[in-house]
Amino acid sequence: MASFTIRTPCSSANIGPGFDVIGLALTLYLEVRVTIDSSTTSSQQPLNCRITYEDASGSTEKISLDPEVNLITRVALYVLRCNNQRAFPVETHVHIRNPIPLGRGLGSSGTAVVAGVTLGNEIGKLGLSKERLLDYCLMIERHPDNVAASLFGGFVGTYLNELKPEDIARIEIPLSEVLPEPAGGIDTGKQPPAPPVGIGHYRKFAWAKEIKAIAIIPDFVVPTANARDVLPKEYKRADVVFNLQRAALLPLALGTSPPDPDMIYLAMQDKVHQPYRQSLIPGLTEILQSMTPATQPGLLGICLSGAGPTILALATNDFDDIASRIIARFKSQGISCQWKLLEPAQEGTLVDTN
Ligand SMILES: Nc1ncnc2c1ncn2[C@@H]1O[C@H](COP(=O)(O)OP(=O)(O)O)[C@@H](O)[C@H]1O
Ligand SMILES: N[C@@H](CCOP(=O)(O)O)C(=O)O
Repeated sequence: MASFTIRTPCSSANIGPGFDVIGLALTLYLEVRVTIDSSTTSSQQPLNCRITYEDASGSTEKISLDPEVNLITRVALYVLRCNNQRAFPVETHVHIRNPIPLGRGLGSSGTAVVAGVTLGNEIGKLGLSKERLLDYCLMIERHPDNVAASLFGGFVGTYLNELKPEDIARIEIPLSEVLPEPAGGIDTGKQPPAPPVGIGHYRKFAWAKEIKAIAIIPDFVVPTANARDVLPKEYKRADVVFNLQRAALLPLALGTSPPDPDMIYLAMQDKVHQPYRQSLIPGLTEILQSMTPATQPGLLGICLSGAGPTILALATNDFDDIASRIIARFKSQGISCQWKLLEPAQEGTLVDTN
């Protein structure tokens, strides 16, 4: 009986001005426990894979237990099929424990994609590096901020290489936010080609040890794809420059100890995505403007986590007060919330052989 456990941290992307560029892995982990009973020679399970799922987040979404449909296993199958393997080993049991609220802006889909490519790598004994696994992730989730943070850990800046037209034209996996089809596209029995090499890259930034992350998580879902659909296709130059100025400062601001509240508060402002997502998140603008370091002890900066609706508040102390004030604002909109105090998950995705 072989077994291993994959542990992947969630992520908060953008951190204000760093839309589709900056991500922060946080200490809330998806766990995928895998056992393979090599003593048996046949399996009653489709693709030899039995899935059990434990939701520890309070999400109500019903997660598929079909290996071709479940996001984690279908991504694993995509990786296997790109490497000429078509199923899991006989009698594979995949138990998923997920404390990451779904569709709330904590990178649950990116976390699942990262866990999926890691699962495919381990099951297929492929020996692929994390850097190569990032290419597979980016064939599925095209913005690198969430997946790079969950894969490598810490506070990261990311960029995509310009893809050749023939690579962009490849359709074995729809280049969409999340796989809408069974892994590897429709299973034509043919091996899909592996992704182009070196699609995405990252660099880790320093993080000041005093800074903690408060995630205020409203009890409603904003699918990331919907929150991307509301964004404009073109921007005023002044708004682009506004974000560039702040994104350039953000890594230094969050890596400097002791933290400078005024610098961090300014560096976390955005005009590229948050103003447009107000239509999906009642009260967002007022909440983001409701507190400053001058009016809220302990607060450093505040932004939408990923595509929302979660609010990320970075602070050094007074965490309960900060959370309570933001929760009260959502409550005035008729929205209830949970909140969590988290820290950067510096190690990224880990595989423990049990
Ligand atoms: N652990 C998981 N197992 C299966 N599907 C998942 C898992 N995590 C996320 N998903 C899928 O991803 C969707 C959420 O993705 P998305 O809209 O990008 O929100 P976010 O990434 O902000 O949580 C969920 O509705 C679910 O379909
Ligand atoms: N840059 C993306 C980040 C999406 O993060 P998620 O946690 O909401 O999936 C965006 O802002 O669309």
